[in-house]
Formats: sequence, structure tokens, C-alpha cells
Amino acid sequence: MTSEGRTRLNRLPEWAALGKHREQLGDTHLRELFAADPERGTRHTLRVGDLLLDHSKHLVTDETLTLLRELAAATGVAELRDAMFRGEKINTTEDRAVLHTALRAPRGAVIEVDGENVVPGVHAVLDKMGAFADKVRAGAWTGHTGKPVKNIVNIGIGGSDLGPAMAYEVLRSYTQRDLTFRFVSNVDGADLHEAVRDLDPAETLFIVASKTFTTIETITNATSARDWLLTGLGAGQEAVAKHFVALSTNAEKVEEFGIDTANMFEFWDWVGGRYSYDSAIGLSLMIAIGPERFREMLDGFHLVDEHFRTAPPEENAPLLLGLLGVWYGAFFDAQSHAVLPYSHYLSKFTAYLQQLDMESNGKSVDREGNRVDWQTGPVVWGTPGTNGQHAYYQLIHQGTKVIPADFIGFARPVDDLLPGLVAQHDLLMANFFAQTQALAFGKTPDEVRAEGVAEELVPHKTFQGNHPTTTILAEALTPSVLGQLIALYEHKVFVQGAIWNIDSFDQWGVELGKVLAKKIEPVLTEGEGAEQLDSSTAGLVAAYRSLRGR
Ligand SMILES: O=P(O)(O)OC[C@H]1O[C@H](O)[C@H](O)[C@@H](O)[C@@H]1O
Repeated sequence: MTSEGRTRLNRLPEWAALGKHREQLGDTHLRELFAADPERGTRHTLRVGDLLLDHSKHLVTDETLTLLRELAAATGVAELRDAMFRGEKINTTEDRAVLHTALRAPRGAVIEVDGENVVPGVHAVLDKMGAFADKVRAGAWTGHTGKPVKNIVNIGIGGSDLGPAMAYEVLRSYTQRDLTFRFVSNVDGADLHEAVRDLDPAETLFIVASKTFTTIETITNATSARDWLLTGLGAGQEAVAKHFVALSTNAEKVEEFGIDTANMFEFWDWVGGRYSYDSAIGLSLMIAIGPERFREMLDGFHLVDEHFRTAPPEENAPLLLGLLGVWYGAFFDAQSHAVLPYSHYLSKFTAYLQQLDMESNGKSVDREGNRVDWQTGPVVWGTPGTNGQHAYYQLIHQGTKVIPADFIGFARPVDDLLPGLVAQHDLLMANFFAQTQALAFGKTPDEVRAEGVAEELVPHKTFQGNHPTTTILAEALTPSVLGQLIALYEHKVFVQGAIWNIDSFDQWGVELGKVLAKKIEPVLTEGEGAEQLDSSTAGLVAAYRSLRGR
């Protein structure tokens, strides 16, 4: 499905209407919008599965939302969505279907790619993962020396690391505590070193996760891990089978590396790396939380998939979140988007979303290859909110930038929290609610004066407010809720890519650096070919070589 013949986004009458509307809105303050509509908070709250989404603290009126939905209609968001769910090859630059939604489709569903139903294959792999996970969890998967495996080290990078590493942290309270999990991604040897230094090779299982099985960082780390293992065991190649499994689409390369393809868990080219942790790439997570919890997570994903596919535009949460991002990028010149979870378990959540969003929508040509002249994906950033409050919130409150932010919080702390710590949860959540309130409504100079503040300090203590936020609240951070949250963001990213008319599913922008690194490596090691480098890089390489005593 291409978008040939589509009117350029900024030539659409719907775009012009939004521009005009933005001018009319001017500096309208959230204080005014709330004062004019006592029901605003409840009217602008959606419920999707277990998620409550309050979007009332956005710089929008009902008319804004109508105009944004008209833009979505004019840009064919629903048509592209349906094409994605049908398995059409909407990733045109790679000629691939985009079917992460099939990874969480129920057993009986029928989703075809090139005339073949992919759902049975998905469930066959899930079943195989389940049997393997159960075995490891029961201590029945033994290593070369007969000892049960207790340490699981996932080696992967990008989508083959961020998803399982993030989800493992999120669902830590559901993990089997007598197993140790580590995630190695960086080609800096320090990463693998720190991950394995205190482990017994006889009890260690490496999961090599790579869609392509050609990623240099992963293959390098996997090779070093194999050396570490075989040296530690004093064994030969025959020990690999019990200590290495692979998650990949590329059986040939897996075999070439020396991993028995019986120990390979497959996925498919219609799963993008950054959309893959609910595929075989989630094996480490499945071992940690068990197959049943993993399936609950998939059900959470599926619930939001169905919502996105079927909910009317007015109630469609991913559509709404996507449109709000388009609104701020285009008409408020917002450059970034903050995601601020009020849960320690979500500490890697924003890093995960960075790849999901920025690798998907960090593009500057449209699907026909023409340069876009509108903003595309924002810089996504953020860390757990309470820590951020004492670090960078100053800039969000009083800086000069427009930074739309998502606040994510939960009513209940995790079940196994030490009883003495449960009381802290209300304090955490008081901060959560206070921040979006302060951001929206600020503090006027008169309010500051009324507190008796010296006149010269009044401007410094004034909060302009009018900073837009979405609040996402759920009862508890369960596996299903995690699936719901991720699917929500996946589809939000989809909506934005559809409107901006970019291919959200390729990632050509990561290639050039890889090619250049391959050329530079021999210059570092052998010192040959430096004359082909630019003067800056040549100077830096020379300095590096000299510091290394070469
Ligand atoms: O899973 P792999 O094939 O090893 O790829 C790992 C990662 O590397 C690439 O450079 C891509 O930018 C990512 O989208 C991908 O997730």
C-alpha cells in the first residue's frame, strides 16, 4: 500500500483549518478552559482496558479535537491501520508486512501474509518457548556438567535488548527470584564483563537475540561469551548446545554460529525489531515471569490492538495521543515529548519508547521519497518522575520550551512490597497529581504576591502554567497492563507516521554509521587508510592510537 497521489500534508484544507484554529486559540490558558467547563476533566477522560487516560490538561478545545480527527480522516489513518492489520506490505521501503499485532492474536485468528495464515506459527513458537521456560524454571534444563541453569544472560541490542530488559524490570515482582537475569547489549567489553564476572559458567545460559543474526555487537558479544563459557568449563564446542539458545529469523546464521537450530526460537521478517519483545525475543522475560504471565501480557497487547482497530475516532486512545503529538509538533513547535512514569519499575520504559518512537518516526522523507516540510517524530525522553522533579522539571515548569508530557501512575504498589513501604505510595502519587496540576495551572504573579513575596522575586516565583500533559492511571502494573501500555504507544506512533506520511517501519538511518565503523576499525588496529579520513576524524584516530601506545 503506497500513498501515491496523496495531497501533501501541509497543502490539505484540514491542515490549513488547524493552522487558523491555532491562531484563534492564541494564548488561551488551561485556567480559562477549565473555568469555562466544570466537566472538562471527566469529559476528556477515556477508558481503555485497565487504563484511564485523562487528556483534559491539553491545549485543545472540542473544536481542536474535531479538526484533528478530520485531519486523520483526510490522511487515511484508518485505511492504513486496516491495511496493517490485514497483513499488507505497508513497510514499502523493505517490502514487508507489519504484523506485530499477529504476535498477540488469539490461537484461532486468521492473518495472512502472502496467502499464508501466520497465526498457527506464532502459537507454535509460543508453545515451544513455554515448554523451554517451564523447564528452566523447574531447574530441569541442565548445563554441560549436569548442573541446573540458574543464570540467564540475554545478549542482544536495540529491539533485541530494550524490550526484554525493560519488561523484566517492569515485571520484576512477578519474576522467579531464584534465577538471575542479565542483559548485555553494548559492544564495550565492560558490559559482558560485568554481567558474567560473578557467574558460574556451568549454571549459565546465554540467549542470543538477534533478528538478523548479523548485528556486529551481538555476534561479537556472543562469540566472547562462548569463549568465556568454554574456557570456564574447560570444554569443547559440544558444550555450546546446553548453554546457548538463539532467537532469530535467520536459521542459517544461527547454525553457522554453532547453535543447534533445535534450540532456536523463530520469528519473522514482518516483526520489526522495535516491535518484537512479544515474539521469541521475549524468551528471557518468559523464563522470568512464566508462560502464563507472558500470555496475560499478550492479552493486554491484544486488548488495545482491538481497541485501536474498532473504537470510533472520538474514543480511540492511540488515535487521540497520536493527534495530540501532531498538534504540538506542527502548531506549537514542540521538539520533544517527555514520558514520566511514577513507578520505579518503569525505569527503563522511556528508553524503550525512545527506540519505538524515534527509530520509527525519525524520518525526513515521505513514503514516496520526497522531503517533508513538516515536523516528524519528537525527541522522546524522561526518567521516573519523582527523580526528575529534583533534576530537570525546573525546565519543564519555567523554561522556554513546549514539552508535552505523559504521566503514568498506579493506584496500588506491587503486591510483595515490604509492608512498611506501602505507606510511601500515597506520597509518590501525591507528587504525581501535584505535578500535572502545577504544570497546567501554574501560579500567577498575584498569587505569588498574596503570599507576601518581595516584588523583585515575583517573576522568579511565578509559574506560567499551560504546560500540556496526559495522565495515564491504572490500578496496578500487571503483565496485562504493561502489554496495554506498550500497544498504546505502538499505535500512537503508527498514527503519527500515517499522518506525516512516512514509513514508520524501516530504519535506514542507522546504516551509515555501521558502514563507517567497519571502515574505521582497521585504521585503529592496523593504522592503514587514515589518509582517506577527513581531517577531524584522522586527528582523533591518531590521538586514540597514540593513547593506546600504537
Ligand atoms: O535484532 P538485530 O537484527 O540484532 O537488530 C538489532 C537492532 O539493530 C539495528 O541496528 C536496528 O536499528 C534495530 O532496529 C534493531 O533492533
